Amino acid sequence: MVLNPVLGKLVSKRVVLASASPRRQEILTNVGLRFEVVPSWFKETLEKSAFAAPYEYAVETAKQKALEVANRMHVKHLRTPDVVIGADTIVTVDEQILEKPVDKQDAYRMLSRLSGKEHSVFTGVAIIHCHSKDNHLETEITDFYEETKVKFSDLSEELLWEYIHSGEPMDKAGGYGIQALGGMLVEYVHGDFLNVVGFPLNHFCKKLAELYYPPPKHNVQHKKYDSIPSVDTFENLSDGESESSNFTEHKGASKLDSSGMCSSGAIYKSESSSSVRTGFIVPLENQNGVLKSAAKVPSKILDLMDGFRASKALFVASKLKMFDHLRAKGPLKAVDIANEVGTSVCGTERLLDACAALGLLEKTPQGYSNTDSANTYLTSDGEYSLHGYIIHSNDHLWPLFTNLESAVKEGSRQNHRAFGKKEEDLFKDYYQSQEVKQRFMAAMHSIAHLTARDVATAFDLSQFKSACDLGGCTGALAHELVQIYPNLKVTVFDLPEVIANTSYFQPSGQHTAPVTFVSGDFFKDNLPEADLYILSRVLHDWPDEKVHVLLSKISAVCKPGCGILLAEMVLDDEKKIRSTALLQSLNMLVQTEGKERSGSEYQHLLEQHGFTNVKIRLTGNLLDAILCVKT
Ligand SMILES: O=c1[nH]cc([C@@H]2O[C@H](COP(=O)(O)OP(=O)(O)OP(=O)(O)O)[C@@H](O)[C@H]2O)c(=O)[nH]1
Repeated sequence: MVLNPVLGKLVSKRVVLASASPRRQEILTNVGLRFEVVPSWFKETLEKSAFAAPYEYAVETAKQKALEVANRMHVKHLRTPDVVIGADTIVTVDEQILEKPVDKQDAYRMLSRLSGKEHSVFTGVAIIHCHSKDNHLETEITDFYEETKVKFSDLSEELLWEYIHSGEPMDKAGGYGIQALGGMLVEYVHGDFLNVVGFPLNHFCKKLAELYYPPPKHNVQHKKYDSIPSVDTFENLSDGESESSNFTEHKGASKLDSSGMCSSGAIYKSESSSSVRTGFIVPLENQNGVLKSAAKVPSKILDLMDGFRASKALFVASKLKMFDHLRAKGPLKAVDIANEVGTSVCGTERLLDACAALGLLEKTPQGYSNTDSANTYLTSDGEYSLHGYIIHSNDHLWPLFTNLESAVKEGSRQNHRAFGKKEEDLFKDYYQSQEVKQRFMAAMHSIAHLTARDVATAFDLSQFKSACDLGGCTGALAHELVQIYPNLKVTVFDLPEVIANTSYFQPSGQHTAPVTFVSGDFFKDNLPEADLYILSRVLHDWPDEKVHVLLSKISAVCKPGCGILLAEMVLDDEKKIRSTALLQSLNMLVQTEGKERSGSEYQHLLEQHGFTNVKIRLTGNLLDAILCVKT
């Protein structure tokens, strides 16, 4: 059984796991799935007696968890995911459904019920495929459940309480974790072990196989998949916005003739056109209609090898403002765009084809046109334009990243190698010239604007009457905050050279209270008074010593009840899951003395300055939010 081709179907999709369960995250990460985690806010309160069988309850709960996230992301983030996965695990014994214990007594009741008996563990799973059509969310729901039978030994009172006091039962269905200490209570397991842990991986892969590899109609041999197919047919598969798929050349020496027939006799079809990787050729069927097995393809590694090519294609198309031209005049042929932007026709055609294959453009006989995402994110004045950050990535981060090897060897920033001079002060690099400063501000504005709503609504901030956004740059977050909390007055505090250049970025025609801009250096000058201090993408710029300086300064002016709101990419505590944030930490290595930190690292830093009740929200967007209060 080869798992990769099935999970490979999800490679080019935005996959969201609608679950806070670290076990589910680990199970899916371990098999190489790349996904965002957006915990569901759906409360597990469905009326159990309304369901004929316990598994129906688990499936419905899983479905509601996933739907809540799909809807929230669609409405709140304007970032409709492609696939949302939800799951719910329950234990049933003596016709009773057990979920997570609410306290130790509850855990005791559950575990003493399970003692010496066989029980069932059901996990319901929902896989929701999402599409945004005319701004409405359309969903296709696939659900299933898996049952595993588990028998416990007889448990003595002493053992029970020792186990409960370990703390392990509290966040686990039925009050035990089979993967850890709870494994010692188990006499046997019949069925999928991972199902008990919280996610039936095998059944999940089979479901994906059913969805993505519908059996060939004319071949009874393949009507039903009892195992996950080891070849990749890509039939009936849509991998994003563009659905066309092309015949192409085999990677090896064999060439296709005009019928798409390879010289070896097998028919080859390329991966769907919008997938990130190109040239992945897979056999369909030989003349007898029997699937021929493909050579194993390390698709994840190939994707990573090609990643820089895809990034650079995006950067160049953005830099040449091709998305702007296409929005204004598309569909356009390559020759027309080449004329507009002053580039070669052959080079432009290849770039546009690559962008279309990457799902950024649509290619039709009329020419190339923008996808909805390109209009929203890639045009220079799109509603959530990332153009500023893309140009910053091309002009500033790319040269720095070419020196990653030196950064890793030396453990320090590489600005001197990339740009030929060494500035002691990080921001002097950015503010050395008007052009670089504006590019940097546009980049920061892109991310701040894209994430502002999620950061502003991650917590209820209505108890705060005044806020000061330290290093708040163009005020994108400040403007969002005053819209959401009309009673809040927000001051943006940033370096004089930044404040002098903010006017270009101000929203027009807003009827909300204005945002005030004050210039100063938060390390050197007095901080404006406020109930809430905001540090968005600030602490990650600095090493711990500087973070302490800043936090102690804030703590000194904070009265009890005042708070700090951090917006950062939060790493998981083990630093092994959140690849975007971990790559961002490398990004900090090549250009700053700072780093990304985990939730517990932030908590520790904040608590040392008297900020407690530290709450962390993973928003599902690029920045997460942390709120704490001075006690
Ligand atoms: O042996 C084990 N059994 C169960 C678990 C963990 O228990 C929970 C089950 O709870 P639920 O399905 O409601 O999921 P949550 O953790 O609340 O996360 P959601 O955000 O998805 O609701 C689950 O975490 C299992 O992993 C275990 O660890 N071992």
